[in-house]
Amino acid sequence: MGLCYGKPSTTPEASNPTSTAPKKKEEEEEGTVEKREEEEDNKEAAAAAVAVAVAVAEVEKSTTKPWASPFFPFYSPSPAHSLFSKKSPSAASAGGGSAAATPRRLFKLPFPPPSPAKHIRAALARRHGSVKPNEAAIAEEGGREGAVAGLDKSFGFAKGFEGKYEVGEEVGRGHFGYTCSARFKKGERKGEQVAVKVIPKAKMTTAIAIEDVRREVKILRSLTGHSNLVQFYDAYEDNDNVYIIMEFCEGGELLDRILSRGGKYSEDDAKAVMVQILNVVAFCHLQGVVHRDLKPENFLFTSKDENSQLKAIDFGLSDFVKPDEKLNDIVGSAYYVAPEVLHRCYGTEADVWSIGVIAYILLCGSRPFWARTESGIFRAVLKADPNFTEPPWPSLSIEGKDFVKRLLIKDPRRRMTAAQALSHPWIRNFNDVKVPLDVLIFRLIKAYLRSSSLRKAALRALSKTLTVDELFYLKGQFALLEPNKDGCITLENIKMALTKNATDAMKESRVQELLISLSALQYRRMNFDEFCAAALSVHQLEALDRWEQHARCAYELFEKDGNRAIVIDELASELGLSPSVPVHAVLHDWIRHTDGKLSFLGFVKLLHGVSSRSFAKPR
Ligand SMILES: Nc1ncnc2c1ncn2[C@@H]1O[C@H](COP(=O)(O)OP(=O)(O)OP(=O)(O)O)[C@@H](O)[C@H]1O
Ligand SMILES: [Ca+2]
Ligand SMILES: [Ca+2]
Ligand SMILES: [Ca+2]
Repeated sequence: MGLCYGKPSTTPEASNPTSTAPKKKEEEEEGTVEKREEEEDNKEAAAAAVAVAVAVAEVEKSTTKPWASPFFPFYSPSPAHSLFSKKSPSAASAGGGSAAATPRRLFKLPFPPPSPAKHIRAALARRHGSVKPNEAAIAEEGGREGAVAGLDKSFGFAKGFEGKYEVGEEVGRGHFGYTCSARFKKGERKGEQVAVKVIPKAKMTTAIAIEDVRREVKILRSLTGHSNLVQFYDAYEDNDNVYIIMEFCEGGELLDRILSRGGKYSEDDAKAVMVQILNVVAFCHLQGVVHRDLKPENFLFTSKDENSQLKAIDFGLSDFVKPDEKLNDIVGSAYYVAPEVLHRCYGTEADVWSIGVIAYILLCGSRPFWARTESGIFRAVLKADPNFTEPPWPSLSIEGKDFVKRLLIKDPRRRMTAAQALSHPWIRNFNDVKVPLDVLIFRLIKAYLRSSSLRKAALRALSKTLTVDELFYLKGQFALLEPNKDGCITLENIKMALTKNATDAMKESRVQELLISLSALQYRRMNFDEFCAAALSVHQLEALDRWEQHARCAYELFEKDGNRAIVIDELASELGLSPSVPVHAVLHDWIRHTDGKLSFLGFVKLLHGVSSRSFAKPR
């Protein structure tokens, strides 16, 4: 448990859920994965990027062997998308009615494996003490329709929708419902146009589907005030439907604009789109919300105008996620789904991958990962490197290519965050890009504060090798924390910065939690130099071509200024080696025989610290 990232990304097969899938047919597709098929580039195909529904629930590996887990075909269309939720018990109790309280997730399997329900219930009982009867029934029956009778479809939303709004024509349709234009019938806003997403209750056939609607509204309601996010107004319900009232976006879907342009954008036009997408996604991530369904259909323009503002919509698959938490249900749309989602261990980075897919499509008009079947697409996502050699790529800027490549890095720890992407040289000087606060820095500072003095010295040395480009981002983040006159930040500055940026989504719990995790800062201050050491990501630097140079250079600095004879126990605890491991044998390579100090290899290991071994918290 908890070693989601323990497997090197070079051997995805090891944990690849598709690896046991029937392969015969796909073998022939191997070659076609690389080929772009323009004929497929139409809306139909895009719509076929159906919600991922892989009905495999994993129980704690230590207690139950995961049963054979072939990738079942996607439901198409279907609201069923998620799995048995593996949130931690503490999250469940702290979160109250939030996503943490999502019912146990397991659904209809097209080919049910030998009933896993027993194991799941046993695991749940162990984790939560007991399982509510109707939830257990869902698990046991695999979502049999009979369970519908017991579902509570009241949401506590306002009544009287029809008295308040005059419904106009349908403007869009999805798997779960349809969207209409509407107008206020009376009152101050009489005549004003809004959009109404109508979700029929008849379509909510599982507890999960109901919970998803609840969460969609909850997230929309709490995430207010960003200019690239559709403005939520209200939610209503009656016996038949749920109605989500929001700002009306007249300009249509981003997908339609891409298609009407024949798929290709100039770099500047692509930047204009990317800045808006990254801005709203960075905002969501700071608030602790992961969208999980980013694709060109889910961005709307406010007007038909060429330069119209873009708005993110459809939080139907979104969820709350804390900085160190990992989600495990496989949701999203095939073309846009991140590799770590397929590995069922992911966080906000998964959204950034989807943005990388959108960026790739904008710049070259083709999909980076393509195959005829869903499992073929997954194989490509997990293994194939997108093509950057065919036209138009050779004629695009080096920065543009680097930008897309760094969004499509398979290892989520190495991938840029949304805020970092806004600091990337390709985009950072475009118009008036403002880089928002990045939730990643808090995660990194937390790990830094918990490190030994030896590791801190190693990070300090590494931070001295950062280039102007890398410092650009850190300077921006430091400035956002509004250092005091002495050039230092304290816990108070962080608190202020978070409070300033917080919506209800974050207010619910996260600010407090973040601050508690940084409490080691309480009696001290941090200047910019130390901030750089604390907030740099070793994993991300490792993804750079010049990493070796960075590391060598840092080691030399460390030699002069921090290397000392190693106390084995200190190192062992820093690296999270269990007492049963014969420490001396393991550390042999990391220590120089001549003087007992850290070797280069040991230095690099130390830079990673425990974080590389237990990045995700065991739950
Ligand atoms: N605020 C809005 N203004 C105008 N049109 C909208 C608005 N919200 C949604 N639409 C239209 O309705 C379509 C469906 O909305 P949405 O994606 O929220 O529904 P869904 O049922 O969750 O769809 P999906 O099948 O993608 O999950 C959108 O693609 C868009 O065309
Ligand atoms: Ca749609
Ligand atoms: Ca949608
Ligand atoms: Ca949706």
